[in-house]
Amino acid sequence: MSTEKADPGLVLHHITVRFGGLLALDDVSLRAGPGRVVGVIGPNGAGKTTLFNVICGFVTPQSGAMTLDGRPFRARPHQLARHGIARTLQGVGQFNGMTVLENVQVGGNEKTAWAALERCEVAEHAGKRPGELPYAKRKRVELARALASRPRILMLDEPAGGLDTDEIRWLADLIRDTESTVLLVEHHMELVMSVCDEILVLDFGKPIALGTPGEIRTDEKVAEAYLGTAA
Ligand SMILES: Nc1ncnc2c1ncn2[C@@H]1O[C@H](COP(=O)(O)OP(=O)(O)OP(=O)(O)O)[C@@H](O)[C@H]1O
Repeated sequence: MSTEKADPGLVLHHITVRFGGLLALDDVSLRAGPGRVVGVIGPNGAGKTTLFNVICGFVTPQSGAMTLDGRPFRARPHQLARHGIARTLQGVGQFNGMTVLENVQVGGNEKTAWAALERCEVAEHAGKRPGELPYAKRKRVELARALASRPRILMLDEPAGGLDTDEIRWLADLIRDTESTVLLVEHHMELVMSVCDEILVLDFGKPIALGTPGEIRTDEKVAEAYLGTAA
């Protein structure tokens, strides 16, 4: 059996990241197989964004490695699309000097941009500036930008932030329907529990649990981590 078949998808092997004396990720391993939806949760400061930044090449780990389909993988932020990886940003992060369509085309070509705008039900706003749209629509534009590259791996960084219940339900359907592998960092537990196949829980950089939503819901260490830091 080839390595590719034995080890498909994106795999993180024992990733450790320090910022000075702070251990932001402590021996974190994770597999995101094709078509899976993998959640990464944890209290504030747990290391979720750092994990995304490692995958995207913004942060270089002190130790550990990544593989993509069994081959060594080290991303550079400007090469993500080449590897089939797209990431949405927390907030909306669009260029207001460009139209919605132009913003989404940054992630793909005109054809894939239109398809993504339609998928995200914002095609009617293609000619507007992002700043003219309400926040929820701008979040959809941000998703469309990521989808326009037809990513194998879609990294969603707090996509539910600032959205109401109906928008979150729409988002959940989109995540369930997409053929991409999804990596989801999110504080909205109902969304995470309803869409993820598996969930990694970080606490102060340490992986404290990895399992299905059902397993995570009943894990004592997870409850402790959240209760210990509840606002
Ligand atoms: N560039 C950096 N330099 C120094 N420390 C950093 C840096 N980036 C993150 N940290 C620290 O690393 C830890 C993990 O931060 P990270 O942003 O990954 O957590 P998070 O789980 O995404 O938190 P949140 O839910 O609040 O977004 C925090 O203590 C944070 O202050």
